[in-house]
Formats: sequence, C-alpha cells, structure tokens
Amino acid sequence: MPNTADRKPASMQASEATNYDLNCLTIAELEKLARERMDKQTRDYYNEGADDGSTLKENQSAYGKYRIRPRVLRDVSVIDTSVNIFGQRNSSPFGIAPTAMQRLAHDDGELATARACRKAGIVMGLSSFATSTLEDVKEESGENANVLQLYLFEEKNHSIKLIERAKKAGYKAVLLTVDTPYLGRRNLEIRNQFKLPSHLKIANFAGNPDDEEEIEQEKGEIDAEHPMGHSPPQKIRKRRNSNAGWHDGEKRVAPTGPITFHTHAPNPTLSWEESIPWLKEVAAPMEVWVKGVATGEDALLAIHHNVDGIVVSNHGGRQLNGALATLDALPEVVEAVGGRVPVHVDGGVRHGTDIFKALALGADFVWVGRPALWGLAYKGEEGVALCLRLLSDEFRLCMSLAGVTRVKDIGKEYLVKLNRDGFVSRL
Ligand SMILES: Cc1cc2nc3c(=O)[nH]c(=O)nc-3n(C[C@H](O)[C@H](O)[C@H](O)COP(=O)(O)O)c2cc1C
Ligand SMILES: CC(C)CC(=O)C(=O)O
Repeated sequence: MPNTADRKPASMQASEATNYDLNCLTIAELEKLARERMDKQTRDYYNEGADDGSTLKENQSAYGKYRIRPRVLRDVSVIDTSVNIFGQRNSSPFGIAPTAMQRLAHDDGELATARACRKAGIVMGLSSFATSTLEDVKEESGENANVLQLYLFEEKNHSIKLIERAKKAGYKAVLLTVDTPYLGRRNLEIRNQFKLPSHLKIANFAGNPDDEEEIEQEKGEIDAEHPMGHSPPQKIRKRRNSNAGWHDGEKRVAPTGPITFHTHAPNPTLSWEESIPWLKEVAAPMEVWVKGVATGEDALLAIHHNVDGIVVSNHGGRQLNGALATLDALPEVVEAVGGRVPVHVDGGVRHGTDIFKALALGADFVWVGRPALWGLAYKGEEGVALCLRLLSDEFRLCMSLAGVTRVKDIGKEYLVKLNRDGFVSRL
C-alpha cells in the first residue's frame, strides 16, 4: 500500500490533479474509451446483462435515488479513506470484483490488474475462470491481499485442488458465488456464439492432467443455439464433453470431462447444508464468504452456516434479470445481519460518491467489476490504475465535502432518499 494513501492532506489533491489523464477523467469516459478498443465479442461479453438488461441498468440508477447530506466546518484537512480488510489496510473501502477472462481485454489480463491493485493497496478478487493462474496472480500481488472467487464444481475433487492451491499461494479468502445455479440468459453472447480465442486458456484448469482437454474447450462443440449453456433448455441437447447446465427432460446429467466455463460454472445441485460446512472445512484457514446474496432470509442462512462475510450481489445484472438492484437489496441484508459479519455490496458502482452511498446504507465495503475491465482494455495496468485512482480520488473528495474524516463515521445520517414526487426523506 502506498504510504501516502493512509492519511493524505487535502492540500495534495490539487497538485495531483494535474497528473490526470486528460482524456479520461471519469469512469464513464473510461467506458467509452474501452469500448473503442475491444472487439465486439469481448465488448458484448463484458458489458452485457441478462435478458433486456434492466437489472444491470438499475444497479447503476439505484444510486441516483439517494442524495448526500453534507456537513460543514468540520476540519477535513486530513481524511483517512483506509479500512482493514482480509488482514490488510486497504487504501480505500473498495476492491476489484472477480471477473472472468481478463486477457480478452489486454494481453497482460489478470496480471496487470494484480499489479495495479498492489500499487494502489486495493484488494483483488480473482475469478476461478481467470486467464492467468492463481499462483501467477499472487506473485504479481506480493503482499497485497487476494481473494479467490469459487464456482463449486459437482466433481468436488476439482474444487479441492483449486482451494488447496489458493491456500498454498496465500489467498486470504474464498468467495463462493451462489447466484449461478445456471448461467443467466445473455443474448449477445448467444448471438455472437461467444468462445475463448484459441490463444487463451482458462488457466487454473489447464495443464492439469485431468483437465488437459479443457484447452479443446470451444473447438467444435458449441451448441449453435445456446453456446453458453444458458438456462434450462426445453429439449435434450448433446455436447461432446459435457452437458452440465442442461436438463435432459426429467433427469439432469452432471458434467464430466474437462472444465470449461460453459459446463462447470453453473451448478444447480448446491445447497446451504451441503456446500458451506464442507467448504468451511476444506478452505480453512481461508475465510469463506458467499457472493450473490440478495435477501435478508438468505443472509440469515449464511450466518447460520457460519460464513465469514456476505457480498450482496446480482452478478452485475448477468444472472436473474428483474432482480432487485443491489443497492436496494442492501438495507434488508444489513438489517438481518445486524453487524454479526461484514456485508459487502457490488453492482453499478461507477463513482466515488456511489461508494460513499453504499457505505452510508450500511455496507462495510464495495466491489467494482466492469470499470476495471474497461481500464484494462484502455491501457492495461495503467488503465486499471487509472480506474482505481479515479474512484479513490472521488471517494476521498466526497468524504471531505460531506464533512467526514473517517470511513467508520459514514452513516445513514449522510443520506436522504429522493422520492418519486421529488420530496426527500431522511433514512
Ligand atoms: C465480464 C464479467 C465476468 C464476470 N465473471 C465473474 C466470475 O467469474 N465469477 C463471479 O462470481 N462473478 C463474475 N462477475 C460478476 C462480478 O464479480 C461482479 O459481481 C459484477 O461485475 C459487479 O457489477 P459491476 O460490473 O456493475 O461493477 C463477472 C462480471 C463481468 C462483467
Ligand atoms: C465463467 C463465467 C461463467 C464467468 C461469469 O461469471 C460471467 O460471465 O458472469
């Protein structure tokens, strides 16, 4: 973590601002710049939500329903934006969410993200379906904290191997993604017949003798109608290596053969009782978090099963379209949890003020997905660093202008909700 990040005098900000990339002063500009640099398949894969994308949009627009109540004359000359998380002092209360296949955006992929995160003192989440191995990512991260996102496979041995490797490499936690019993229906992916280009690999499963065939993953086995294996189909379909995620009418057939993102990410067999106690045991001493909780009821079940933390998430609107925006789901989860475990949130965060609002609504921490991918597509490591810097600087300025000097003091007294009739109400 950079030593200036902890307690940075506000007076440094003006001079720092002169070093900005003048082509890109906001995440919205970063998105636009990235758009021009990605091929269509990658752009669609990264940016799309499920179905008509309404949850994707609402994740973002939900932030517009709140306004900040700033306090003044409070000596904001020294602002501390840092928080403790996963055993490190994180320079700002946000991390980079796990997103699959980052080498689609830039040759350095996850390694560039890891370097940028390390230099900024920001925790990085790594997808199981990364295009770099978890060991290589850890090496680039050095002492900076990493967490590994898990899709728990039906063949538990594959998961055990991955978890053991993460433990050995020094990952702090596993985030079990719980919103993906099937893949959401992403129409552009289907239309584009999305596949990983042959020079890229789902690196964590390549080279393993059991998984060797994985490299063959996309060759000649894409179902022409539904290449991502989305949603339970209406009729029997056959694939050469696997039929995970598909129903064959009455009876589901578990995936066999090489691990591919089409076949193994979705796992409709998971249940609280079977997955969490097992995972707690296998993953210890790493923490076990669940990512993808969106209700108070499930938050209570998560606590009942002794998870170490909860990420309120709808997978960036890529799974159940029509689901509640994550910011709208957050308060009921926070209330159900009652401070017993940390509650994080992701989805739609595009500005430092969004981070502030999520924290004011009770989140302990925020994760950011697509903006880092846009940074990567724009300029590799430098682009991710830019993304981190924009969000960090915006958040710091927001704290200063709202009259808060410590993250733990951000509470609901700093927000009002904007009602449809234009009136505001205190929370
Ligand atoms: C291209 C892409 C790939 C993703 N891959 C994964 C993944 O492998 N595992 C996972 O749990 N979530 C994955 N996510 C979801 C993110 O972790 C996160 O929940 C989401 O991106 C947050 O929303 P945002 O992009 O609006 O910030 C992915 C999201 C995107 C956009
Ligand atoms: C490997 C994929 C299933 C990654 C993912 O979670 C996504 O594309 O949203």
